[in-house]
Amino acid sequence: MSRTPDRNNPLLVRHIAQTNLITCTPDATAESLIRLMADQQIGCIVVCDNRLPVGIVTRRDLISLWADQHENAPITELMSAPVSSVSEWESVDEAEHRLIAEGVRHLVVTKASGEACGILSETDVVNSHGIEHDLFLRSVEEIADHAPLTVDGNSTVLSALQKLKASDSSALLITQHNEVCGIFTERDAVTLISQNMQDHNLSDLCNNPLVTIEQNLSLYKARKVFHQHQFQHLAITNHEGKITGLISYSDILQSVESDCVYHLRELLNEQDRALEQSQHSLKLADKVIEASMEAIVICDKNSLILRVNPSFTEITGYTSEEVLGKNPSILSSGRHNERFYTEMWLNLAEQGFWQGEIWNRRRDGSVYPEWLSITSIRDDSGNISQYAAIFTDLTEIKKSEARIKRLAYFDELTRLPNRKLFNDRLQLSLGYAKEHQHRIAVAYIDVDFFQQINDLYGHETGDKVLKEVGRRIEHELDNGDTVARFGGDEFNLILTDVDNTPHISEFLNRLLNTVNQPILIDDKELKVTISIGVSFYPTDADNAESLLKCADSAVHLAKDFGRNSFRFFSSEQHQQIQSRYQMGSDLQAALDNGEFQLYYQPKVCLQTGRSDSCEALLRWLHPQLGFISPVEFIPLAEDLGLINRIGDFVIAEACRQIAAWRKQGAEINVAVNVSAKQFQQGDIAERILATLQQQSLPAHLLSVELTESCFLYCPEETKRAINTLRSQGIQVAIDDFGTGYSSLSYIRTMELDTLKIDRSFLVNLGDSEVDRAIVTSIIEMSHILGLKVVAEGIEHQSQMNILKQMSCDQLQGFLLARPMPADAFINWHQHQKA
Ligand SMILES: Nc1nc2c(ncn2[C@@H]2O[C@@H]3COP(=O)(O)O[C@H]4[C@@H](O)[C@H](n5cnc6c(=O)[nH]c(N)nc65)O[C@@H]4COP(=O)(O)O[C@H]3[C@H]2O)c(=O)[nH]1
Repeated sequence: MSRTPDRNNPLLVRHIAQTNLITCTPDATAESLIRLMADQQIGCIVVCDNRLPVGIVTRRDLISLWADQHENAPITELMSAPVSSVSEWESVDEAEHRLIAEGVRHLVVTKASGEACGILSETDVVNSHGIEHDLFLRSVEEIADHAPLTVDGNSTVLSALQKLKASDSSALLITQHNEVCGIFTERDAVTLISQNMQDHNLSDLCNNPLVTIEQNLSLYKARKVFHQHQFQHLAITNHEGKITGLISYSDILQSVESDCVYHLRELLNEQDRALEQSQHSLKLADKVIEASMEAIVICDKNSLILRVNPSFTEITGYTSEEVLGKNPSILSSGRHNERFYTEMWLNLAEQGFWQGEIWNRRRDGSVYPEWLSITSIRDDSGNISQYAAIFTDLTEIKKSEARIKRLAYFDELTRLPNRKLFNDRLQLSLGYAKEHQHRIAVAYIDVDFFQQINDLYGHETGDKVLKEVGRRIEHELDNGDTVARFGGDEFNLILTDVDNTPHISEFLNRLLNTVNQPILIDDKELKVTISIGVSFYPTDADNAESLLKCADSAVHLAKDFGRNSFRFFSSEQHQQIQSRYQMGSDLQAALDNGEFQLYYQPKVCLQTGRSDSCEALLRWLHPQLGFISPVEFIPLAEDLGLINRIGDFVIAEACRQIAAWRKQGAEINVAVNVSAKQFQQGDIAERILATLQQQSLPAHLLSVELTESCFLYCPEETKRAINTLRSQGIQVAIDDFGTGYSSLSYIRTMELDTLKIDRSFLVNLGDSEVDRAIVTSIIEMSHILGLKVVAEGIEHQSQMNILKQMSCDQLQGFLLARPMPADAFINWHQHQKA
């Protein structure tokens, strides 16, 4: 009977066991048993005491007895005991385990009462596996005994018995004159013993025909032959018909049996390993669940929570005690509609899996996003037995996503749109304006003197100023308009409602005024102004890039106009700006090309009428444009950051000239102009002194002129530089006095030598009493403070006369001499001497 695994209807021992059981009592004799075996043609007898099996005697046991001639030995000595038994109701699987575990080849089958009712051999079990397939695959040759024992036909039965016992074989080939003539099997032995024929010669008795089978036939075929002839043994022959071995029926079964047993053992070992593995896996899974950073929830088939892990508690705030036995819907945020959940359950039912983003609610009521994966777990019958859900809190990820998005489109400092978003919006606005024939404006806003704010108060304050300026601008905008920050102190606007120009001027004035209001930062009240340049679509340009360029040009106009103002782009002014740009790039090359030269303008002492000092004035002779005034290029050089290189040239050239004149015997004091930007450098005094030293000049031959703006933009550096220069004997003059940041306080706090009254106070000296009063006061005040006074820009004799009366110390102006090249100056100087 072959079997296929069926959990519900397992094959039982009683289905395959041999039930034609022959039993005997423990007091039976060996002789009676050998007769019984011979008569019944059976291989074993079960010894029962009071119907209960106590031992088992096999054909081989009895043959051994007669081989040793101990045939009178009691059965109890001979039998194998105790017997391994198995209930007839036990499954064949279980019996099979027992056969292997106990290492026996037979089990006595018992009834519930314990009474023996059959015998189950390994062969029966093997046969139950359905061995046909295996038999087909093997040939006789594979398992045959290729060196079978032989016994001479002239030997006695007894010696054959002894040979059988000694070799533990079940058959011997009988030979006569070295030719196989028959076979002697265990069954023959039992028959001959029962007939008491041990002393007879084999050749007389064993006339069994020897059935042969070809060695290359399959075992399946061999088994058929066995069944056909009811033999226990067959001789095998090669292709020439020569007998080459012996094969027994039990050999066939055993070959399959051993394979089966081997496979079964493997199976059992595998089961053990799998069990061990699964226990290990379970432990591991347990640890993983506990340690997982993701929240894990396991529910039964009714969706009631069976288990949660610590991460679940961490994310949701619910402890496991609070949720066990509850439905996960306690986490529901209410943000998803009925359909959402219906689809989720449908997916789980159909595909066994659902994954997606879901909003849930924590124990404290806060709602959070999570990434959830649910898997339905099915039992062996395919029914859903559990659900496992894993989720991660997406709150932080969402925050970072939002931040990344914000960074991509917004300025981090002011939170205003950045250049990218501005450009996107400008493209949109332009598209709309083109379609509906509207006008739009782009404005470019620059915070005036922002660098100074940074330098004076630090970057933190600078950042706060930018934030506040951005906030104020944004506050003034209409819906649909945009303010963006591109970086630094630049803001940009898109204004969409600009069909009416007075209206936009009004708006821009309002903007200037709003930004101009004091800004309070850390108890400091700052005043900030902005310059605005505006361009229009479609009049100035029809694309985003050109509109921005035009607005940028216009902001330069606003700055030139004096800042704190707005300017509309005009192509004429744009031209100017273009040429300014051109001049900027030419200025870069001017130094290298030697296009700069110093002119010298004398300063004359009013008392003596003599001059022993002058002012060095820079001249740029442009190769194409000719002479360019310092009034034009000095501010440009300051803007372009070139003033330090130019300033260094002036100082070096002035010192070189002083030294050259000195060599000619003329000791002339030369004053050089130093701009506020040069003072900002911080080491201007040291650089001047170093240059002086290079020419080995005494300090009294050099003077420095600076304007009032230095006190405004870099008072600390200016003060330090003045002190250093004066301590070394270099004189310091304040230039253009009265035009700029006219605070008398710096005159009080700064150590100065000379004050130069600006030309604008002197032009109308003859006509204006006010100017006369101012100049008189300046001179008197200066003298009181110990300062020498120089009046500059003197063109008329009348001016000179008045200034003489006022006791002004020195004069400078066209009346006396124009600025001139070094050669001309020294001529003039020597001439006045003569
Ligand atoms: N109308 C009139 N003007 C007179 C008269 N006498 C002298 N001037 C002019 O007045 C300016 C005096 O120079 P500043 O006040 O220092 O004003 C200077 C100075 O601030 C700046 N500058 C000139 N050279 C340098 C320099 O080497 N470095 C720096 N940083 N600035 C310089 O450029 C300004 C203009 O220089 P310049 O064009 O050379 O103009 C000079 C000079 O030519 C007069 O009687 N009438």
